[in-house]
Amino acid sequence: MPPFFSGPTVPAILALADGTIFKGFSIGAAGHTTGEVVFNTSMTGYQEILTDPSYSRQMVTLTYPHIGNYGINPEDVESSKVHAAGLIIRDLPLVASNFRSTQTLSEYLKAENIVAIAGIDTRKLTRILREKGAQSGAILVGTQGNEPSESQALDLARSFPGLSGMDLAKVVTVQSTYEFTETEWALGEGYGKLADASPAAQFHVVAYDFGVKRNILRMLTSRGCKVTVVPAQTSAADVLALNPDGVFLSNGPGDPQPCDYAIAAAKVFMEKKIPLFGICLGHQIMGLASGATTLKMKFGHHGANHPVQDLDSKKVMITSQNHGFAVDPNTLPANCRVTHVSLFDGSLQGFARTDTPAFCFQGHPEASPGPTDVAYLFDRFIGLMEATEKK
Ligand SMILES: NC(=O)CC[C@H](N)C(=O)O
Repeated sequence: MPPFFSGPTVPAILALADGTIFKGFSIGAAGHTTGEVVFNTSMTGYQEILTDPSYSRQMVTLTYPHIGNYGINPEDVESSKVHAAGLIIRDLPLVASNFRSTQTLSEYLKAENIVAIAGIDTRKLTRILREKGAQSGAILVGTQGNEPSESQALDLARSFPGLSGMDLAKVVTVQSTYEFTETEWALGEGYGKLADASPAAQFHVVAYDFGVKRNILRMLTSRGCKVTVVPAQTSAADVLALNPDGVFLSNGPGDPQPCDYAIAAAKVFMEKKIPLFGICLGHQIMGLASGATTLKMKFGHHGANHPVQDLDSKKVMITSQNHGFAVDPNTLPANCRVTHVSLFDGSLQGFARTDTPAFCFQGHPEASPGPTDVAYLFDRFIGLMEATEKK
């Protein structure tokens, strides 16, 4: 019996494309799932991670061993559903202890139809992913008393083609344009700010939804922006017709390279010198629109403890990260100035255009989950809109 779990368990298997098999037990839906297996080093924030649309087609293992200990609540989601393709953990604690908890993690995973496995050696799994790189995998759930087939699990793992070349932004995006109205303090007392503290809107921001996280939109509305969210494939002309003060390019899943519609739109905004801010996939799209290339990283950055240096202030910040692709800094043209680098591996974390009011960040300044050290980038975007005269 795995530790910290009592009662009958249903056996499950995690298979990696390299042939490794892990045996554990199911804590979610029945059936099977496939995807790219990645590890995340955040110690809290499993709800935000599961509902981050950027995890679409990825199965996440968390290096922190106890996952589920504070349960699930309706406030901490980053989108309307679980996007991760599966969850892989060490221990599911018996008690979900938090005054906000309304459901256990296991109940939630079942309700969301997410296949998940517990009771496996996540430390060993992480070492494999770190040494060999992120790879395709599958979770196959058996039935009570019946182990699932290892060869079937392996076949499923090898059937996932990997994320390179996959355009998932247009899959997870919103279907139609809407105005986002929640603020950071909309959740009310107990969250540090008063519910009526929302400032009157001063700027109109059109936000591309490539799989946007809610806290990004909250951080914009909380800084006095009216935020219109548009589907991923909205043309630059349609966005300009909304008369924005600034345009925001969101995070999102998959490979940025096939997102030709978004790259084309970003080029237009930069040509027209519209204030532009990109986060994560949005940063990669700005890189491609500027003429740089992107590459697939070995195991990516997924965690809430990544040191990044701001090259202007020389400050080192602890940041939240979730990406498996990156802009190759060697391909950045002369009109792009590097502003941030990762102190883990020296990879590019941010750049600004020198010829148009546009800048971007590879990590997650909205910090959901994670530290708020990089929140000043939202203020920088407001500053760009203030400084740019609307035509
Ligand atoms: N969080 C994101 O926006 C991720 C961007 C991209 N899908 C990547 O993996 O690099």
